[in-house]
Amino acid sequence: MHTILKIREKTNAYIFTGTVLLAIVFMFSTIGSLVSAFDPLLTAPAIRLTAPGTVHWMGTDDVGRDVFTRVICGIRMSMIIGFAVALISGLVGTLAGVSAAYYPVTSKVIMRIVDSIMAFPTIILAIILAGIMGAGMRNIIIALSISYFPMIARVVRNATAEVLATEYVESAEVLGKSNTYIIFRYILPNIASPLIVQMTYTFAMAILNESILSFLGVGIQIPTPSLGGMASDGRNYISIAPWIIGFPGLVISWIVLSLDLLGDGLREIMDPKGRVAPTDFQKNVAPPQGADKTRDIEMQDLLRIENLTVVAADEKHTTKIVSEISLAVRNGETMGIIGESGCGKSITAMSILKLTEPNIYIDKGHIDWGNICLSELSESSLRKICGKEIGMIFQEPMTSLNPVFTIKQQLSAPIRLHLGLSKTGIHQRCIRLMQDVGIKDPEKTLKSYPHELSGGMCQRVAIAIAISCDPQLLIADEPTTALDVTIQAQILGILKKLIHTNHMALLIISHDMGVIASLSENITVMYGGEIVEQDTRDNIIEQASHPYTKKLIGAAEELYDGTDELTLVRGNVPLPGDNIIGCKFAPRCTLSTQKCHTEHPPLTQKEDGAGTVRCWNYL
Ligand SMILES: Nc1ncnc2c1ncn2[C@@H]1O[C@H](COP(=O)(O)OP(=O)(O)OP(=O)(O)O)[C@@H](O)[C@H]1O
Repeated sequence: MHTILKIREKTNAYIFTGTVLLAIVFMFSTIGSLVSAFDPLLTAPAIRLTAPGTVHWMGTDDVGRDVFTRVICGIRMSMIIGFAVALISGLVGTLAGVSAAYYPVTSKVIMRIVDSIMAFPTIILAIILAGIMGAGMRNIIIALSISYFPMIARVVRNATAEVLATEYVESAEVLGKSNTYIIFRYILPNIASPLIVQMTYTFAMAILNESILSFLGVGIQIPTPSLGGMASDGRNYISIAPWIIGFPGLVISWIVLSLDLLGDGLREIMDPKGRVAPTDFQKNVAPPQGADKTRDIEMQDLLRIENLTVVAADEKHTTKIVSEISLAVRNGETMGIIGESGCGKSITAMSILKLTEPNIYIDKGHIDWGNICLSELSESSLRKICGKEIGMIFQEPMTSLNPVFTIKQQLSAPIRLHLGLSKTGIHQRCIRLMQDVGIKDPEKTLKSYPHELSGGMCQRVAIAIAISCDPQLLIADEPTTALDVTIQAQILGILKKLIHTNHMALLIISHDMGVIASLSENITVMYGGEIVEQDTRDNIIEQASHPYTKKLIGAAEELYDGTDELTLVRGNVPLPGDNIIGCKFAPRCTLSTQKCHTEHPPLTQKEDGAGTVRCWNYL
């Protein structure tokens, strides 16, 4: 089974097991208090140290009190303390963390206080505080809350700082939204996940520490039953009446274990950092069967296209559409393919997942995914990779969504198919994905049909669908072309954020150098169905070698500078069947020589060795 699925199953199992274990303790405590016939405080020296039996199920303690009844009461006491500490430290920690991130002036003061408190080991601080304030439930809650709120404050401060750096908060500020509005509508909902996870751990730790404090005599005072206090009482009788310390100890371990499991599961599912982890695993994922292991492939390369030639066939002719295309995209890397309309960008991208029309097929070369040769894979094997390991978004958001299904139906489909989550799991994931692509009202949008949404919203949904199964590679074919300029910027922002947070590789196709340059680390320039230049983004932007690349950059610069008259490249991209002997760009190139018109230039390594270029003038 795929490693990612195993991790998800493990996560769900953690949450399920933790919840079930916790529910058992609750039931035990509730039913126990109904069936127990004894007073937890009533001493009966005559029956002291009675072993567990049919009357006293967990025996009696050193003064003859029923251990079962006291354990039941102790559970309630521990739960109240744990819950109160989690709640108070959660509230104070959130207030401190948000203030520290939001208001730089207060940040220093708050973080100094937090750092000073955190300099003490938590339990030592709790013991000191409980010792100063005196024993009792209220003081234990205060002491533990003071000890635990700094941890929450730190988590909240970092999470808030991350949210503050996002573009949607920036745009809210530009729109004049008040700080209070931004905190309640933008920050708190976005930091809820790490906050809840941290509070679950605090709950568990508070129960454990209450037991330690009571055990040390600075916690709940005799004769009030508490799990730690009972364990403390029992330590003197461990050899003759082990049940006095054994049963409360067992219950403490049970509660802490269940909260720990719950916290672990929640962290994996909710913590944004946790979302990165699967991709790290994906990097090492074993390739599915059917792989061609004999081919010499750098394992780092996720996608490798080598000498790809794609042809279109009709009854009489076979025409080359793209020829000798080679490119590689590594884990977490971004590659942009640029060229005018008709250069063969889409055919190259569509060929990866065999999404081209039936008359178009790969004639030569191969496309490798890890060490799987995609071009030789059967349709059914390819579908298993499609959507799960490789996601794709298209130019027309409206047409890429099915008009007869709600957004939720369309978003759930790949999650159900590839990840096999439960109904609740699918819903939670849908909500999270909607939030990831900046949709503010996920519940409402999930119930909508595509025609009820704007083009920009549809494209966000299309991105959410494409990334729904945490693909390692996202192919985006002109994702912003059909959108207006402001929406284009938002979509590019979302893609940028997703690549970063999900550690996803991107193969983006566009005719706009601005789009390509803003997202890609490496750029492939295509013209007339072939690569004319390939290099890093910086080399291309700063020192392009091919005249066509220079023209594309020049056009983009003029466009962004707002120049009225663009320096157009005169002429048209050659059609696939056109019989051009020399360089395909020569008819439009101001630098062309006789040789450019008569001899086809090869793709040559550049002098610095980083990139390649197809131009006689360069040689
Ligand atoms: N089914 C087909 N049969 C024959 N030729 C086709 C077919 N589909 C596309 N072509 C041709 O292949 C060439 C490359 O098309 P492709 O769609 O890859 O270009 P592109 O660079 O992506 O441009 P665009 O921005 O228009 O999508 C074009 O000249 C196009 O006319």
